[in-house]
Amino acid sequence: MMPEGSAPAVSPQGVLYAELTHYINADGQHIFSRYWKPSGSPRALMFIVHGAGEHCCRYDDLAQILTALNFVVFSHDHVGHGQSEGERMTVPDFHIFVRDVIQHLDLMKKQYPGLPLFMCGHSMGGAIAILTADERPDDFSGLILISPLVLPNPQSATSFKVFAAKMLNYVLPNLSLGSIDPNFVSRNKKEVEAYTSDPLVYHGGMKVSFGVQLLNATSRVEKALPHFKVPLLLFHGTLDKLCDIRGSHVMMDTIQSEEKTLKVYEGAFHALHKELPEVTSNVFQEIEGWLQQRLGGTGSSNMV
Ligand SMILES: O=C1N[C@]2(CO1)C[C@H](C(=O)N1CCC(COc3ccc(F)cc3Cl)CC1)C2
Repeated sequence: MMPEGSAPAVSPQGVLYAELTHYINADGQHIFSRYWKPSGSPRALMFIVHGAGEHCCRYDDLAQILTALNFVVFSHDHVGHGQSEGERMTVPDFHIFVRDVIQHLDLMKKQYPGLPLFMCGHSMGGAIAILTADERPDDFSGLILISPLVLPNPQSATSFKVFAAKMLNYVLPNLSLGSIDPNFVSRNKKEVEAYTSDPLVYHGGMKVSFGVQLLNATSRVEKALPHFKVPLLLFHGTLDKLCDIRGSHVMMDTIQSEEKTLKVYEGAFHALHKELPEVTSNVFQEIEGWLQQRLGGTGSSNMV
């Protein structure tokens, strides 16, 4: 029975959390979580970090590729996103996203002790993944980033707009900066349609307060890069209008990782895992090959 006076917890879509896989974060919020299990015996763990306004169920295709490699794949909807609690696309401090990821990683490491742990982050999820790896530098066997948020888009974050956003944050934090243009997400019209019609995607405007948290994230990422040393596989499209490709070049030039690869896709837009078929199939192939190399290797760099 529920304790006196408290209604059962339901998701923003009205589903009882008792019927959803979830965990409770440090603020007592229900975080919707997803698990994709391999048929064979698990070889490694992969945590997928979704981006701003979207949700973890958009990563089913990628998760299937990974379970075929005998990865246990897991993810969750960040607070204020998808089927998790919290005001839509709102966060008091960007670090809350990182804190919740670390809590989930610790839960899974207890369930699968000793398995190598990887993370794959897209866009804002890339910034969360970089900051998580910065906090737990020895926990990861590798990091995969698909058009990560490292530098803000130069148009949306000119020094005047950054200054204006920080000032506005004090007086009108809920003012809308406008919503993400679905046509910038991908050149693949089917994927744009899927994004636009997905009820779990937030299509409202981005609040000034959330934009300021994203700016906080990019400056924290910039400070973390010089001591980032996890093996890295990085992807970016040359026509990405949501996260500047320069950020991936800055990352490649700044990090200490011995193993680092950047794959650039000419003419591609932002969500490379949901781009034109030839792009997305190549991205998935590269991910498979890179992970096999990481796992198959005896760990010595001078493989013969
Ligand atoms: O498949 C996908 N990909 C998605 C959606 O669906 C794209 C979205 C995602 O995470 N970003 C795209 C937008 C970008 C805006 O950035 C800012 C805006 C105002 C500001 F003041 C400072 C910044 Cl940095 C952040 C990163 C996830």
